[in-house]
Amino acid sequence: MKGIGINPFSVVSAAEPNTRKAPFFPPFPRLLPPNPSHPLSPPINPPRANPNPNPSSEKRPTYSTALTSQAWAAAGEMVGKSGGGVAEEGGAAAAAAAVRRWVEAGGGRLVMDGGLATELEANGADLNDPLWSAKCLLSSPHLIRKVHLDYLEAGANIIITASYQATIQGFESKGFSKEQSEDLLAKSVEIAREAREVFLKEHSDRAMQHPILVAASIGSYGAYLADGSEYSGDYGEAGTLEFLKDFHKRRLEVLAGAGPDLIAFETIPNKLEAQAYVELLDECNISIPAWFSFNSKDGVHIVSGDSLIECATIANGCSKVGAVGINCTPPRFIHGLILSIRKVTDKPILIYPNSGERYDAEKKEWVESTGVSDGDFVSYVNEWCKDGAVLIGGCCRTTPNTIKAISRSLNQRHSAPRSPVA
Ligand code: MET
Ligand SMILES: [Zn+2]
Repeated sequence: MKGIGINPFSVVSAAEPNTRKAPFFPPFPRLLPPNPSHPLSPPINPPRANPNPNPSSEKRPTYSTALTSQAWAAAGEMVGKSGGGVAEEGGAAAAAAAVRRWVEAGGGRLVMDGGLATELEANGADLNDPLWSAKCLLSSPHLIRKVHLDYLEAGANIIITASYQATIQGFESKGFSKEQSEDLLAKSVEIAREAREVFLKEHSDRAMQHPILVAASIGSYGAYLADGSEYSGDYGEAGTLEFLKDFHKRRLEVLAGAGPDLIAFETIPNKLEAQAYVELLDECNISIPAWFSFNSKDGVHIVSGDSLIECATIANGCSKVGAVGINCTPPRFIHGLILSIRKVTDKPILIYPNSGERYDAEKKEWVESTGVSDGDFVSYVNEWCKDGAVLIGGCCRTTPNTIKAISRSLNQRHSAPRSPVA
């Protein structure tokens, strides 16, 4: 649940400098040529953010990089050793094998981050804009970095980029060129990778113990429309497979080329968009594991009314999909939803519910006290683990405190004997 509203909890001006303790933020390369006529345009002329479109040849001296190659090498071996139909089986398991390797390296579970946009708002950002959190790519990248770091400090193994509502079409409608828009997409990944580097420098002890992964967010076409249709899945006449593929294609290519470890297809509201993503992953030859995450309003279907089982089956059929799950859905629905997903896939399951609070679309604000406390949220975690979820975090209106509590709870589970990773 989310909206583009005024956050009653905003206490700090987004323009204020970051006051976080002792972080060193390397100055972010300036990406855009000056466009004084545009109020959001950052200054000056930079080199392109992503000169190397092939992430595998990048030098990324972090543990997660090594693990990325290892995980995919292992997956590749599986494909290479098999032949004929078996090769297809190996291929079908490739991305899931990569995610399992990461999960194993994390001790059997991985902690995901919490809400990014709502936490940016809590840090003073005004996201009342069709770009939502992606507006901060233009106006306050330091806040994005801060929130990524806050989640890493809280124990997250996976941080999700600020590209959920960042699209070439959305930037173009603000007056940016195609190239500038692509740079802004790549910038979302750069910021998350910088945050990871800063974190690993400050916590060299953690670097070799846990994978720290950057997932490039891709929100739905409905999120771009910013008209609530990501919660109805009703795209009217635009709801054709070819239209949706065309809408997402270049965005996917640019984000994948910016060097994330994962592609996060989040808050997928209907079956058609899931199908479009599957076809694009194959046609664009994406070699980075993706996850598919759906949202639900009733604990049975995804928000469009499409069957979760059908949607998870579509995700299961794609070799590039490494994990399947649910996000931005109230915690009380999650148990049943995991059981449905489990019926049709053995891929790792990820869960990052929202706080359960209600969003009042008319007033454009969250209705306080309609959600669960961090403690209540965490009381579900054991159940979700038993149900088979191995990647767990939070979505809108969850905070670094929620993630700290999840991390603590999962670590307690780690110290007790656990059943092997699914
Ligand atoms: N990763 C996105 C965020 O936390 C997901 C939004 S769901 C509407 O901002
Ligand atoms: Zn959300």
